[in-house]
Amino acid sequence: MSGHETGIANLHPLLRVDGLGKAFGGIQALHNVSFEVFPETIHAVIGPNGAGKTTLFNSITGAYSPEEGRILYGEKEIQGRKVHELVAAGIARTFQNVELFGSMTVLENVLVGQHVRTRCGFWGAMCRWPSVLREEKAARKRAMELLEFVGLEKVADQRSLDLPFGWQRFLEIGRALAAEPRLMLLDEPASGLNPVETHQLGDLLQEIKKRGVTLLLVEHDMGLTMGISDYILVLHQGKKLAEGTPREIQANEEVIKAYLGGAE
Ligand SMILES: Nc1ncnc2c1ncn2[C@@H]1O[C@H](COP(=O)(O)OP(=O)(O)OP(=O)(O)O)[C@@H](O)[C@H]1O
Repeated sequence: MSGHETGIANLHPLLRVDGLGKAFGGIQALHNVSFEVFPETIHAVIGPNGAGKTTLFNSITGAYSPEEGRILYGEKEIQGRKVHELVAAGIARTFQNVELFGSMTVLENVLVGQHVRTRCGFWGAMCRWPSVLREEKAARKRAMELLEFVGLEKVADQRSLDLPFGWQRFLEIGRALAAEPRLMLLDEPASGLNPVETHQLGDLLQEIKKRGVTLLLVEHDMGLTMGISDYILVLHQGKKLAEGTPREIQANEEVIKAYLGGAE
């Protein structure tokens, strides 16, 4: 039963970042950053260039090991865990520069994304056991449903590299969803999208939230961020500058000053 069904959705954070610190040589990219992300919400991280957003994402998704602080996913500490462990635990991500298996078809990309949730092992796949064939059929059906959800079912058999950029981004989201995540991190999902695609992206992210997935996104497009986020964390020079609802953030003097004085 999901937290939403039990009515406790907003009592326990799904993700808790506590006193996080990460340095690169002499540069303190993150300093004592703490915040919580509640289930079935859209939580955005914003801040001027160099604020530490990517470093934060890379720390949560296992690419970096932070030197200080803790990251709790549910009750479990996950800082320093391997990427594949985090994916298996239900944390998926997309990248600023779309990262697909370019020579594979659209459908195959989603099937690869599902792999973490399928049971058949190497020998089962080699021997084509009936149970494996049934599982494969079910996996293709689920993958096609996901493609329909992200609007790409008509191009399922095309090579993913041949898709226009915006479609590749939607495919990357579909592939991340195939791993059945509870928490999905999106690094600048609107970058490179035209205004129509950005609007479609906003709708899609809200639909994903309705499916019970919690979203954490880094985004520079303020129209999109303010339009869909439940809560926003503002980083500035590696520190938490503010957090609150879009309305609170838009009215926050410190935030306005950081952006006007910053690089954006
Ligand atoms: N691998 C690295 N090696 C050295 N310094 C790094 C590294 N990654 C980030 N930094 C530094 O850490 C600071 C935070 O960078 P980060 O990329 O996290 O910021 P950001 O908010 O994502 O910026 P942007 O909006 O430009 O992507 C910057 O001063 C950056 O130069």
